[in-house]
Amino acid sequence: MAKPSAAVSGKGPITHVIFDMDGLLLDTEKFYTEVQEIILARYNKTFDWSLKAKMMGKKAIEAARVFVEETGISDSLTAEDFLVEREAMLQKLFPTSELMPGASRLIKHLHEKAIPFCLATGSHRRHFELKTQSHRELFSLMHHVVSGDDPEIKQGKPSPDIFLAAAKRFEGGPIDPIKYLVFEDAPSGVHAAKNAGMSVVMVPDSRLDSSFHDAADQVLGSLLDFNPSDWGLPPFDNPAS
Ligand SMILES: O=P(O)(O)OC[C@H](O)CO
Ligand SMILES: [Mg+2]
Repeated sequence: MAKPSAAVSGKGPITHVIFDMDGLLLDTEKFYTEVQEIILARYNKTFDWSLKAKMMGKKAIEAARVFVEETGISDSLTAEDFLVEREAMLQKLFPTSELMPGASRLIKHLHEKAIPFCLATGSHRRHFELKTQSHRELFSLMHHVVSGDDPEIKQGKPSPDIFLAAAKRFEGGPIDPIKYLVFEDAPSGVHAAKNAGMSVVMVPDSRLDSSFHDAADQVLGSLLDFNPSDWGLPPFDNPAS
């Protein structure tokens, strides 16, 4: 599944890394899917991956509008009421969030090699806190965290707002977006990174249609497959186990 690396196709070396969270570092997209399936079942409708692809990575209200409009239930359930309804269910699930394979290894590696990195999630700050409550030590290694409710983020992914804000908050970070490497799982996030002028490694769910891979510079089956040398980053000291 791996596409030839962008480093091979002539991109400059990377100095800073920006991570997405849901579906990339944390296995949390399944919670959204589960809750949305439950809500749609009430309307005798099923949730599928073409709708998932349009929602994932977006700010909550933007994803909610897509949900009620695309499923044709907006006359019965507003986007705002959908968010209220799913909130109670999500709040129970988020504290059980688990890391995606290779997430811990990559974060610790970048930290050890003194490569600056941060988090840019469309998720609300209070959800970030719930999702990461069992992974505090690892997420504390982020230089900073930008969440979807940050006042500087006027529009969610695929707008570049969140990645441009994330880049700006590295003190002394490069102005040139080509120095930043973004890790994303969602089509909207890949487009946001490209709209910011950055390079992007996509680690998509295998159920996502492969046509969504085309916009990424590199596509991996798992973070365990990432080769830092492809991007001019220091190599792992040990192979993935
Ligand atoms: O993938 P993230 O971390 O930008 O989060 C976005 C939403 O919360 C879930 O799709
Ligand atoms: Mg994501």
